[in-house]
Amino acid sequence: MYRQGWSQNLQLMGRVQGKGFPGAKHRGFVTYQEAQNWIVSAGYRVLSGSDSEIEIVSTGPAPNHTSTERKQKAPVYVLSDDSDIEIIDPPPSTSTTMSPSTLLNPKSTDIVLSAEQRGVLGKVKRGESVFFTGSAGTGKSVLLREIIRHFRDQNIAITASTG
Ligand SMILES: Nc1ncnc2c1ncn2[C@@H]1O[C@H](COP(=O)(O)OP(=O)(O)OP(=O)(O)O)[C@@H](O)[C@H]1O
Repeated sequence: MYRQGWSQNLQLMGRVQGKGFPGAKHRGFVTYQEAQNWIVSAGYRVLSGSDSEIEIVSTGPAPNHTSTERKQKAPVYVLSDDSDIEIIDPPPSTSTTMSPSTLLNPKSTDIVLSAEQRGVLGKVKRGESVFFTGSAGTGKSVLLREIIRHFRDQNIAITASTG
């Protein structure tokens, strides 16, 4: 997944695994094109269609390009504040003695995606380009982890802006 135009500083995490997925490789790029070239040369599979430039997942500030440009490249999904997230297990309290790895590695069985989250995951599985965003705490990171989990056995690259 890439971001384009959000920042000139792109960071690629090969076969990532973000939080909770050990063994991620980190690599920095100055431009999107540089990152894309590397991804292709390294043999990673790009999830988006050949004419689509990006798979965008937002957990940060809005991209620089206009909403019109963005619409042409990928649909935008906004996880709403009142989404039907079901908290099966309450989030671990920071006052407990849980290790960082436990905090960052919730068991997949703890997560039951909301309808909104499932909708986005389904589109990504079908190879659609997706941009999703939402207010703090609406489940973007959880969804991203589930997306990564789904593709973890495949040779994929995940990128994220550092800016
Ligand atoms: N489908 C789900 N089932 C259970 N818990 C969930 C689910 N989605 C999100 N949560 C919980 O809701 C909380 C917020 O989720 P998350 O960190 O993914 O939000 P976020 O949108 O990435 O937030 P931020 O923008 O602040 O980084 C976390 O405690 C997470 O475990």
